Amino acid sequence: MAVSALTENLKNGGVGRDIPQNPLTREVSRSITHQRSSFSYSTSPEAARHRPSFHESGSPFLIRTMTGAAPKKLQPFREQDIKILLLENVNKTGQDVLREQGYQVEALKSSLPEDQLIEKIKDVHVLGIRSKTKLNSRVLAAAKNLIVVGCFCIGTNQVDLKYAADHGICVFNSPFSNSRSVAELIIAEIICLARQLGDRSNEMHQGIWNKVSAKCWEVRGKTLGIVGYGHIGSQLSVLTESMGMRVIYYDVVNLMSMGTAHQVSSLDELLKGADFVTCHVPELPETKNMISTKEFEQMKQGSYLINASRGSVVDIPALIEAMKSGKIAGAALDVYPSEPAGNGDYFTNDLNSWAEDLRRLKNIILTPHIGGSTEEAQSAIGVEVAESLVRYVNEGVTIGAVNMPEVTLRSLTMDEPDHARVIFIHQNVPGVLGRVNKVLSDHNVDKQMSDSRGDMAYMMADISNVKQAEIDTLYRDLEGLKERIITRILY
Ligand SMILES: NC(=O)c1ccc[n+]([C@@H]2O[C@H](COP(=O)([O-])OP(=O)(O)OC[C@H]3O[C@@H](n4cnc5c(N)ncnc54)[C@H](O)[C@@H]3O)[C@@H](O)[C@H]2O)c1
Ligand SMILES: O=C(O)[C@H](O)COP(=O)(O)O
Repeated sequence: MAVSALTENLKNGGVGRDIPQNPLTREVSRSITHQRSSFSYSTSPEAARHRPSFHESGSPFLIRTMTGAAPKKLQPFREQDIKILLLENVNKTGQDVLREQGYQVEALKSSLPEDQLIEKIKDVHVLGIRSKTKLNSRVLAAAKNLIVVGCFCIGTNQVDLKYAADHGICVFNSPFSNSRSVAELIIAEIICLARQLGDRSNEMHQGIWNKVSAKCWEVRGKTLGIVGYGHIGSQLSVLTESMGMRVIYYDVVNLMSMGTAHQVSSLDELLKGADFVTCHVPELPETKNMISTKEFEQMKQGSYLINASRGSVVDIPALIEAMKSGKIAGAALDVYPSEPAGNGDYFTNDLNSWAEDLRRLKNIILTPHIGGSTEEAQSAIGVEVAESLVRYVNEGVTIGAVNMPEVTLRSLTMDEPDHARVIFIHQNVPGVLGRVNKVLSDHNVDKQMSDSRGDMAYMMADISNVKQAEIDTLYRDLEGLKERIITRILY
């Protein structure tokens, strides 16, 4: 958008806050010929779920800067205006991908308490988190400029995905890059529990030689019951079969068995048949306390329980009772109902009334949510999620998004001058596309894709023969549509 047009727009109470008062920007804006780019999104007050206007939010209106030499790839705006906050020690690989784009990247080692988080994300455009940072509606509502969240992990239960989608905030994750790491941890735990390795090791650390074979077992020939046969569960199935275990699994979906594993039709059936039960389901209302007193009663005498999914899945006081009674011979927990923001003191009764009881149990392996914490997994996740963020910010591509329809068009090239990429995130109601296309009808729509998910929809169109001055009108007309959630024009 040209400076003059934007200023005019602002005077009219329009969408932008202010153009960066940067001589370079002004000079560049004047000198742009065919390689133009702008990034804009804003909101109107009509519908409650719309984002507040730029005016209120104080978001910068981002204008692409051309530095003379043609860029390698068409970039849609001034990259250095994009503010990114990364929490929870996102791997350097991910930070590097984002910094290479020229974005402003701030990376913190831990998560933040809610009020500090709200303060900190007021003006960020992109937020990167892992499993600890809770992005509820209160937090998201405070993030006026946020357009995208990257979960540098598998789970997305920490984000209010519906609220985010309804407010035009796209969410990405890494669906499987740490699955192998988790599966390998479970293998280690199965053997450690069967042989009581944790206890023997602790005893030796205390100077005690305690050579026993009673209730120590080989895993060969034993039955593993996998609850949730997704990326991790199915990987585990293959690995454990190769150790001579028999595998049964329970999943709400009918799934192809790996090897000779066998899907059972109910959780009860799995619990009754397994020597080891391991949970790999997402955090959902249906999986809350999925393993509690009744389920422990159904399990075999002297069986084992492993949970590296989410802390809400296993009822810990019920587990303590089942272990005290001897029904459950051992357990491994990697996840807990409440987990701390960073490293330090945690496992005391101050935070969890059952912590001391749990720590006193025999043959229980307690780990601090390290299932996905390997160099390989973190490095791969860093690149994967950061690249999704770059594609979304620069080109509006939602492939891999967990809360929006997947929409993409091939990238614009330098051979396509005077093009604009229009992104229109809107409420999914009848007639809206007709109105959008009426706005676009003065231009040649080279390509267009639209898809919906629930209440919201995402439209992407590349239009050609767009003069810079026309962008303003286009933007304003789209912003004027009452169904609009966010409009972005990348050109
Ligand atoms: N400890 C860690 O560090 C760590 C690392 C990665 C993932 N996780 C957790 O593990 C979970 C599983 O990971 P994944 O990659 O295998 O996920 P996934 O989505 O590939 O698989 C989950 C499976 O659970 C099934 N499922 C859902 N609800 C169910 C129910 N009520 N009963 C039975 N099955 C049900 C699904 O159909 C799916 O097949 C993640 O959601 C995440 O919370 C933890
Ligand atoms: O969801 C996940 O991928 C795991 O729970 C790992 O989370 P983390 O990245 O916070 O360790």
